[in-house]
Amino acid sequence: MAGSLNPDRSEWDVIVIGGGPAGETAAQYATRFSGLDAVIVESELVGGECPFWACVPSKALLAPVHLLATGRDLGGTRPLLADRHLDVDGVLNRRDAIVDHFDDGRQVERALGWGLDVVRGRGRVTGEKTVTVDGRTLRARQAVVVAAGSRPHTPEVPGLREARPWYSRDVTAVHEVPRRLLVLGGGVVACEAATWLRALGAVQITMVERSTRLLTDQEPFAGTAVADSLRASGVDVRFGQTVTRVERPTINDSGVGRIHGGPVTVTLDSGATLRVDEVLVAAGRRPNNEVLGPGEGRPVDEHMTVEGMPWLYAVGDVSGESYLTHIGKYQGRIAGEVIAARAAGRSLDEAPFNRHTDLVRRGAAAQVIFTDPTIGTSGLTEAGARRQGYDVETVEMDLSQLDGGRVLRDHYRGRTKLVIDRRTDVLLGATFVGTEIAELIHSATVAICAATPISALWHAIGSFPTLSDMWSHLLESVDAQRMAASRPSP
Ligand SMILES: Cc1cc2nc3c(=O)[nH]c(=O)nc-3n(C[C@H](O)[C@H](O)[C@H](O)COP(=O)(O)OP(=O)(O)OC[C@H]3O[C@@H](n4cnc5c(N)ncnc54)[C@H](O)[C@@H]3O)c2cc1C
Ligand SMILES: NC(=O)c1ccc[n+]([C@@H]2O[C@H](COP(=O)([O-])OP(=O)(O)OC[C@H]3O[C@@H](n4cnc5c(N)ncnc54)[C@H](O)[C@@H]3O)[C@@H](O)[C@H]2O)c1
Repeated sequence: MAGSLNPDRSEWDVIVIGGGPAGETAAQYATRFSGLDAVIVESELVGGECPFWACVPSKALLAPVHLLATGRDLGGTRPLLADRHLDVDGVLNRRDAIVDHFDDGRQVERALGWGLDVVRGRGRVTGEKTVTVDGRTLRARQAVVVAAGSRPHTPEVPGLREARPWYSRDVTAVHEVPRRLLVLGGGVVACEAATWLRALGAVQITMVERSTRLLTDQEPFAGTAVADSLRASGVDVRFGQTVTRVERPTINDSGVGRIHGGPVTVTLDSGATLRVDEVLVAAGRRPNNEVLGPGEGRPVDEHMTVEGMPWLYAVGDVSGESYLTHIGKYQGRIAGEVIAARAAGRSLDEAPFNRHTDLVRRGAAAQVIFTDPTIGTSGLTEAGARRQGYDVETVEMDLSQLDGGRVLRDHYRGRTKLVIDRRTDVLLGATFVGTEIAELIHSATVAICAATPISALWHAIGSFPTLSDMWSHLLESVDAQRMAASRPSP
């Protein structure tokens, strides 16, 4: 039976606070074969950050940028595109269509179609199985799931908040492209946003990252490739620096994606000052875990349950485990399956690939960063694996001479690395850098998740001439390394 929007009732089996990818999925999985009913409490748009303000608009903005970059690097299309620019209105209109002009009708219909109720309002856990939504009390018979997402972090810099800077929502919903932009941070949001804003007409972008490289969670060569590419496109990337003061005398209430006032003067710790039209704060995110009420600050176990509160679950960004849609949905599936099992009085499954345990937190998360070149990562980096105590073997390959890459671009730039556990001879991690590697990273995720031995991967042959052909070359290099290591020294 279809669910209802804002029904006049106050008790369900399951209450989910937050209708983003993680919350929607948890509600769907808790109810789909269990006979339980559930409500999603949502204060903004059902669907959450991802389809309206994050993943989907950012990738919609980047798709034409990548196509243009590839076309400019191919004999035959280069003369057509060399001095041509993007049709900015066309790109922004396409983005607006892809985000359904901020109408969550499709997502609400989908939730109601799954039999879920939807209540619009701001919820918070206020007691055991109790949620307060704008003064109204709702009770859950079985479980409460908090899927309230995260918010951008603002570093404590004098004048920064007062200057009303841009955050990620302003760049994904961009309407006015600033001519001169300072980007605070050099992580994923900063690198992707600088890529599309530069292509859409920002003439001066200065990126200030306090550490010594971009994308610090990834293999160092990934950040180097993106820094080289951003610099080649004219972005001024500065490492080991931060912002110490921000001054903006005139503020406008212009709205999301529009320039928020007059010129901004930014002082760096190097002593340099910059005058820009806008500042983008892309310095990480923090979970909205105040929504957990009495559960705030408690760890979330591998069944997505808040420690010591077996009726309370946290999934997605709010869990603090990762800030990725696909991982949030995976956690939602786990929480939903756990809730259904516990409600039916079944004990949790302990088989190796059971559906009640978050196995990805042990190291198999994948991510694609849609820069040029694109970064695809799965599992652990070498440094991450060593931190976890693994004895690792690594192999790396430059992709510029791979036929699968040479046919895609005249100057294909790419690099790949595998991290292998010496003790078990299985893959722990992979990083692929290059044009069109986004779809390919899943091959590594499957190998890592299934703990496929390297000896078996040797028989998984990629087609020629595609980028998948790199697998055979990488495994040949593993063979060569091992032969060299086993040969007695002269
Ligand atoms: C610019 C940008 C680009 C990104 N690109 C990618 C990408 O390409 N791939 C990827 O995997 N991830 C990407 N991410 C991360 C991704 O958007 C998040 O990991 C994902 O949206 C998290 O899902 P969630 O359900 O946990 O939270 P959200 O999507 O944030 O949803 C939480 C929901 O809870 C609601 N809510 C919050 N508090 C309350 C309350 N008190 N009461 C009721 N409702 C409440 C919010 O309104 C929201 O709708 C990106 C993030 C950003 C900022
Ligand atoms: N394609 C994707 O998967 C995608 C895209 C966008 C965002 N996301 C997710 O969103 C999350 C947030 O992204 P983000 O880029 O905001 O955070 P991030 O954690 O990736 O990067 C933040 C960067 O800001 C730097 N920084 C912090 N404070 C600073 C300061 N005071 N001065 C200078 N530099 C400073 C940090 O050193 C770090 O490099 C990420 O964890 C990511 O998983 C994913």
